[in-house]
Amino acid sequence: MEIALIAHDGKKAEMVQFLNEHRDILHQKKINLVSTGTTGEKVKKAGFEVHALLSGPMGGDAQIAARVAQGQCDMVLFFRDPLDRHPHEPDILMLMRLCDVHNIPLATNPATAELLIKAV
Ligand SMILES: O=C(CO)COP(=O)(O)O
Repeated sequence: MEIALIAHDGKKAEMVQFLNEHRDILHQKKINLVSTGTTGEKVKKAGFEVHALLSGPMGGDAQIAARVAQGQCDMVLFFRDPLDRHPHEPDILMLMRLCDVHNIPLATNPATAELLIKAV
């Protein structure tokens, strides 16, 4: 199973905390992690194996959207920062749209991610 991880800058610490709290599930269920670039760097530093793609504003969200469209990605954990502006907003909307098109579970905050990860 592949889970995509994306966190805006103001939410990266929460992403690392979330992963640390669910390290056992991720390990036991043999989950493959992919991420956008900078999120991936933080996740790697926390000791997780992750396939980091491009940074979000450089096309990372679009790469994850493509994985969703191609059936490679089974779940998206996208900790968005609703209080910040993002130059690549069209890519963000595309990713969320494609999750809905392909019926892929998408969590946009830690509380929802908690519910999803417990269902894995
Ligand atoms: O911008 C992002 C999501 O829209 C996240 O990208 P980074 O992980 O490269 O910061």
